[in-house]
Amino acid sequence: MTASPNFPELTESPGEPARTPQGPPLLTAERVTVRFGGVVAVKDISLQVRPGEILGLIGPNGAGKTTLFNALTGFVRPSSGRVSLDGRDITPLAPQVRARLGMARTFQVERPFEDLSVLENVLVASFLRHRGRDAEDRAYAVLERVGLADRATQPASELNLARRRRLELAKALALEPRLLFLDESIAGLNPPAQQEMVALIRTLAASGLGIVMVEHIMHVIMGLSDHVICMAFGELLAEGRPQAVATHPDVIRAYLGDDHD
Ligand SMILES: Nc1ncnc2c1ncn2[C@@H]1O[C@H](COP(=O)(O)OP(=O)(O)OP(=O)(O)O)[C@@H](O)[C@H]1O
Repeated sequence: MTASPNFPELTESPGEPARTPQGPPLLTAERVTVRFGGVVAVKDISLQVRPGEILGLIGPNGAGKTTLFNALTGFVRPSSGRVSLDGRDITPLAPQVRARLGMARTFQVERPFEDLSVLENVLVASFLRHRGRDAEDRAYAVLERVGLADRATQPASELNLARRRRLELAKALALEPRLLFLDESIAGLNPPAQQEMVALIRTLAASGLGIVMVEHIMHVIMGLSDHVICMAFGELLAEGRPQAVATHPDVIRAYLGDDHD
């Protein structure tokens, strides 16, 4: 997560107006703090994600987005604070246990099994939920959902970047999550591929998945998110509807520096 945001894009928020998903939260984080030695990478961050809600995490480089993402998904243990799923404390649980409970993530750098086919890659995840023919049918259905069914027999190593990103997403979806964590799924794609991924993410949220995404492309995250959290130096800088966060003076200052006043 190193790209610099193109600030003028911040206030362009094309796409659908933000929705207000209802119902009890799937995911709750309460005052999560992560320290690495003397560095406080995440300080006192609280958030909630409801079914069908897209939460966007933004902030300048080094703000703590990745660390918070890792704390939510179990790849980093918070120094203090609590993460709950459906009201159950999952703070001490390992990522694979969280996956069984319905949390799946993608990785910024895709890691397919290069020598396996596209379908086999998804099957590896699908077998964690189902057996035999059922696992295969479901893996194939996931490939259809992400538009990779016609590539099912192709080795993963032959996919271009946009398709590798879709495969990464398919592997996460094969775990049949209720909460999906997307780590820069769109950065680096060309504009048509970006649009396809945006449409796919909207469809997933509309089907009831809760989504947390870290993304550096501002117009994308602002257009997709229902709720945005902006961090700087590990702390919450602003949160709310995309447009309110994009025009928040502290957010503008964090991206452009104090000289902009
Ligand atoms: N494993 C670690 N050990 C020590 N410090 C770390 C570690 N991981 C992150 N940090 C520090 O924590 C702070 C937050 O980093 P983090 O990668 O979470 O930010 P980020 O917002 O994701 O940044 P970027 O957008 O550049 O990826 C930084 O000061 C970083 O150097």
